[in-house]
Amino acid sequence: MMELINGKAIAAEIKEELRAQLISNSYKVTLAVILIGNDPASAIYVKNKHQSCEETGIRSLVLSFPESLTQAALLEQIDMLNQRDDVDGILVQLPLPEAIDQQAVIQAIRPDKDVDGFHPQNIGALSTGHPGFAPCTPAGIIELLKRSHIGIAGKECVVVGRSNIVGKPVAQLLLRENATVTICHSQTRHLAKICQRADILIVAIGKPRAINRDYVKPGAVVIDVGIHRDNTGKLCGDVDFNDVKEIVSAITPVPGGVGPMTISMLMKNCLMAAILHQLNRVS
Ligand SMILES: Nc1nc(=O)c2c([nH]1)NC[C@@H]1CN(c3ccc(C(=O)N[C@@H](CCC(=O)O)C(=O)O)cc3)C=[N+]21
Repeated sequence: MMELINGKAIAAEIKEELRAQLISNSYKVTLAVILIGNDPASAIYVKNKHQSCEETGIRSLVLSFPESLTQAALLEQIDMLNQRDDVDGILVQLPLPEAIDQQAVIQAIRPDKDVDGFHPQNIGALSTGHPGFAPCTPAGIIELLKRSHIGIAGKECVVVGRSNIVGKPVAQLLLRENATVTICHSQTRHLAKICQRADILIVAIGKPRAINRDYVKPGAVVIDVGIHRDNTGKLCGDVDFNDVKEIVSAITPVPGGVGPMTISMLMKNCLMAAILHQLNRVS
């Protein structure tokens, strides 16, 4: 029987655990989110983050700016948040307007407030196994596997996609969990054949329903990171769910799979940031 991995339920459980920790230690946690422009998808994600903060007991500040915000003005805002003692985590919602250099913005965020885990210092820490913030979507995938009792050590894991925010960091985390990891991308030859090796197939390519049963070994676990909205507003992933559902042992749905886990891991990183800041204030 195929197992549907309920990311929404697991994410809710994690938020409940975090809330209990927050209350029992009287932690005060604040996340500042910067949202630029009026991309409808970004607005939904930021709203979901804000709502999760409320559920978890985290104070959330949403700073909204018009598409015309200059890079200099954005860097000034980040600098102000970097210095504010009452702000633990900073998240600049991506994608940014064309005129703004994304890398300059990411590097401007204090690494100990970088709850996205996108700063080069946190990326470096991830690849050497040192303490730091892991990116939320990759961390959510590992947590989803662990809480679904799917072993990772020794497994053949194939990651499709090599982005800085999902493909590369999830490969690092899987490696840390002692998996054998293959990363595929747009230039990979014999993609279907390589994917068929996977005990755990992680798909983050950004193409609706691109992965069908030709890419999946019977009994494999499939994690779908993609999220697309068709013209009727219906959501789908990078995996053709209906085509593969009968042959997989477990699969994440879209919506209700990886997406909610991303947000719960953000909440977890915010709590970690707050604990760090509290420690640094008393010392
Ligand atoms: N600095 C930054 N950090 C991010 O973490 C970040 C970002 N920028 N830019 C965009 C991506 C995307 N992302 C998602 C978060 C939640 C859902 C989510 O809640 N998904 C719901 C459905 C939501 C819907 O209705 O669209 C689900 O899958 O069930 C999806 C995607 C975070 N991102």
